[in-house]
Amino acid sequence: MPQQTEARPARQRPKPIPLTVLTGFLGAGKTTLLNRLLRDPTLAGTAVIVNEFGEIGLDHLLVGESEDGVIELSSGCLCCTIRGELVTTLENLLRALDNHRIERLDRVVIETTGLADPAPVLQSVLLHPYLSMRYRLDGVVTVVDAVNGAHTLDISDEANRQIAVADRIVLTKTDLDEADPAIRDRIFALNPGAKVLEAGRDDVQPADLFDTQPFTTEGKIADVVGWLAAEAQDHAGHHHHHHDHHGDHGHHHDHGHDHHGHAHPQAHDVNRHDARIRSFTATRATPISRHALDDFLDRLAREHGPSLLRLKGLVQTADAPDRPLVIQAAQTIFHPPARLPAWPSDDHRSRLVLIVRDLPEAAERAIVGAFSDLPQTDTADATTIADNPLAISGFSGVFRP
Ligand SMILES: Nc1nc2c(ncn2[C@@H]2O[C@H](COP(=O)(O)OP(=O)(O)OP(=O)(O)O)[C@@H](O)[C@H]2O)c(=O)[nH]1
Repeated sequence: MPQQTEARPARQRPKPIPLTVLTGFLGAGKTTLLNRLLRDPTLAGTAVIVNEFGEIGLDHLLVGESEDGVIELSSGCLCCTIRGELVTTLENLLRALDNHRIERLDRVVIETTGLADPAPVLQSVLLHPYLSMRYRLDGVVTVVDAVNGAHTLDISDEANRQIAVADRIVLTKTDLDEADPAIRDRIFALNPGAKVLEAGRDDVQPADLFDTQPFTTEGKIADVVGWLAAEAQDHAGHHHHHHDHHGDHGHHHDHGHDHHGHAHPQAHDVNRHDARIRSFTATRATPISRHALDDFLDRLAREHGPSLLRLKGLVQTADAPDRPLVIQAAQTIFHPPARLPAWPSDDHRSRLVLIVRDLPEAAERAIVGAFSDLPQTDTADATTIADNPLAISGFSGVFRP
């Protein structure tokens, strides 16, 4: 006789949706990897939840705000201030699916900020009575920059945790001369079991990272179990953050963009992780001479290189004001700037978002001031030379170095 009563609940319960947490320190290459993977048709029903640190989200401009399936959480850190927002977003996605407002939801990828501790993010799902039924933690993918990786591990606890909890690790920037092969030993010490892939060489595909095996603490260093347990306790209502070294819960909720996604410049102390890390923005409304911009970035790297964790920018240059220049730096690496074909929104102001560590506030103000004072065209430079008492007397021609 067919066992109807037993068959029914199995039919009614929807299959859990695989959920992947994509993490990795600031500028490691998370967005680059994800954008490439998302072009693969096998990832067509994927919802991506992104979360940015710093008061101005530039990623939604760079990725394209209306890109299907990309949901940007308000600025702040996923593992602290906006954890509730993550839970709500995951619930809303299920509701949209159940009400047929979205046709499919085959997978969810959460891209955390570079500074996030993944443990609280994982526990938000694993310990939630409803979410844990409807989602299945597929795994943690951690992106590690082969150039900056070792220094990052020296300065950031979170970076160590990101590697320790990973199921898969993707090494980026191995194509650069400065790539340090010893990073593999550091990774192995933190996580002997994770498979390490190279973004460039291994041509990483969705099947390498997704649906490999369900998330498990097995094979991971003992600390991982401890971190997750500490978060479980936290989740149960103990207002104790295991890594809140400063005992300060006064996170500043200065979300630097309003709820329409409009950015406005504002500096703030952001997080509980490390009071030495701050983010700020430099903006200006007029185009910049390309030459002056290059000088400015050179000076920034020279004078403040060690403090500069991350820089992202959209800049209007005088030579091509309709095609903004995308500036990217991660610690010591200044990536080659790229031109966008057009401005992604009506706001054509140049803006740089900087995330710095141990940078005095006076230096921060000087950077903001210098950026807004940069000359618009190279004519200003020529005038300076003509006015220079050391200039050859009678020389009035255009200066060409
Ligand atoms: N040469 C090289 N550059 C890379 C590689 N992966 C990423 N990049 C560059 O690194 C910079 C930062 O990459 P993103 O993908 O924005 O890094 P992210 O981890 O998403 O950064 P945040 O979200 O700000 O933490 C960009 O300029 C990328 O083009 C790589 O394998 N090789």
